[in-house]
Amino acid sequence: MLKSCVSLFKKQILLYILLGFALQFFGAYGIHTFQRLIDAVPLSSGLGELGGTLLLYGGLLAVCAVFNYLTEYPETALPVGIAERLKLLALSRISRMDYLAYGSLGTGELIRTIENGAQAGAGIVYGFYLRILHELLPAMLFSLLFIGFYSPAVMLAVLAGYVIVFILTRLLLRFLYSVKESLLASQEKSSRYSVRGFMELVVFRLNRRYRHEIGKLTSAAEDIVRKNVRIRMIHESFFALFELLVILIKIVVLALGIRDAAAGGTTVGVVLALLLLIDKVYSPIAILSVIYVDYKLDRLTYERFERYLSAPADRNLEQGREVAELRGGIVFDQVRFAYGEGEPPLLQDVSFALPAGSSVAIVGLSGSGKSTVVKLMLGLLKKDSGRILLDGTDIDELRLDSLYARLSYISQDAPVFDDTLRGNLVFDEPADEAELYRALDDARFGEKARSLPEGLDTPVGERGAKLSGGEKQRLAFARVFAQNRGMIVLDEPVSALDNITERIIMETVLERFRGRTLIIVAHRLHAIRSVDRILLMRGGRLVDQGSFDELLERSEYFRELWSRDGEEPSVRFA
Ligand SMILES: Nc1ncnc2c1ncn2[C@@H]1O[C@H](COP(=O)(O)OP(=O)(O)OP(=O)(O)O)[C@@H](O)[C@H]1O
Repeated sequence: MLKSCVSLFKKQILLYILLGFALQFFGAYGIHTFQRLIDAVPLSSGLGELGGTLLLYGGLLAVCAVFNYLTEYPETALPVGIAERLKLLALSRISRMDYLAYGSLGTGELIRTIENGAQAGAGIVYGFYLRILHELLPAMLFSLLFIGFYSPAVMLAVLAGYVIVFILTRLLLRFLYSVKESLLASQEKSSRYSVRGFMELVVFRLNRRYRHEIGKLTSAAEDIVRKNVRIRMIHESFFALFELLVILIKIVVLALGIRDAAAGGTTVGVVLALLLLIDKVYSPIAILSVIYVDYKLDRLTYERFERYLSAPADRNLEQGREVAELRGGIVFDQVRFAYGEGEPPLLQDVSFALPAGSSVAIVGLSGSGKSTVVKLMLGLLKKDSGRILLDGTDIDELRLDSLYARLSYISQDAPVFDDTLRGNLVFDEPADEAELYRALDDARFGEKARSLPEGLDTPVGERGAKLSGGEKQRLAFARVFAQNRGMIVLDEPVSALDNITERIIMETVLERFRGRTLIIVAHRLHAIRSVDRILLMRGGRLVDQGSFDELLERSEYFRELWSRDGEEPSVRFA
């Protein structure tokens, strides 16, 4: 994923590296020119003679300033671009992910993992590899070359210094790394406590848990402060040691330089240039030690992100036979399904054949497998054995994406999403306003929509948080009416509606979609009295099927459901 992301930024990356090499070369060459200028002063007759060198020096400084400015472009575009692109890739993976695998991800954790992972991915590419190629490598290379030009002996001494720094860094990093890892764990713990406290006010307030939660968060916070301080002190001790080493080298170079200059073996300019180049040659090593720690931690975070998104893709979402027309004939033939490998099957030998254009209700107690049947029918879940045919074709051979263009589905949970009313009806598609209001009227939501100051452009909040449970369902119904497709699948769409609204909407649905395939999962039986066929589920098996009257006559279990429903029509049966 990181590689494919990087390949999108080839040009900026190349520009960034070239600018880095140019900057470091001109910088080192600038020091060399400065040395020539200083050493020429005692021998020259005045500014006129040195004018050319001075101009060259000024030019080099100016070029560095311009290149520094140009570097701002890749320096901003790359980290932001890579992180944003990784988030996009994450969404595109999720859009193709197997439904069951997606269900086990957990939203809060997923969002945090994607956000952290995208930042970590950018950190790995930009903060580590590119920083080395743009800054550290050319700085070391050109500084060493120019030092070698002045004094091969000093160059060898600097190289020996590198070895010492490298060994020191590795020792310190090992220690630092373990502290950072435990800091990360403490941060994750603290974030879990605070996020659940922020989000679940009612649960924690009414169970009087806040004081306890704050107590746990306090000790986590103290731990984080302690570990941060420790890391800082260890890190700084490395820099202090490092600074001592550089000071030592500089003093030795200065001492030897003074001795040689006194004997006429070298010049003040050369000694000055060497001191400046030594600073330049060692700072990349110091920086490397810092970014190496970050790199290691970023890798840890990024691997988590990759693991999360490596869940399998839905195998026939985008490949298979195109559904050009959907009449809606459905056959389940000996279908078996289990939610997990090695788990006992939830659905066992479920068989039924629904003619195209029929209205069908699936009923049964909570947990009997109704939604599972619907999700298998939609290709969201994949059967373990048996056959599922849609208009005579095995669902595994269909390109599901083309199937979804021809049906409407209201899911049991969160039937609306974070957008405006209009967005929830037609997403981004252009639509006639009058038609949208007609759909809202059919769903008994038109009056409410008209009363809102922003009308169709009113945001509904996350998962429709600004709407009541029943309003969410009515809005979802309005989407189904607005889409007006050939097959309609409604998974318990009326659970939050009052009896009168439920009856009116269900009558409209049955009337409006007469002749099209209509599948309704229902708890309240009086809502589906007039459907063509009812499938009766019990414990993952289809125990009977027939019209309402037929089932009432021959099925004791159905009569039991009906009597409870009839006794208390306003109470959800399950
Ligand atoms: N993603 C899942 N992973 C594991 N088990 C699941 C999953 N989804 C559902 N189940 C289990 O499968 C069983 C049937 O669930 P299903 O949603 O099909 O029932 P249902 O008849 O629609 O119930 P309800 O009327 O309460 O919506 C339940 O026992 C449920 O715990």
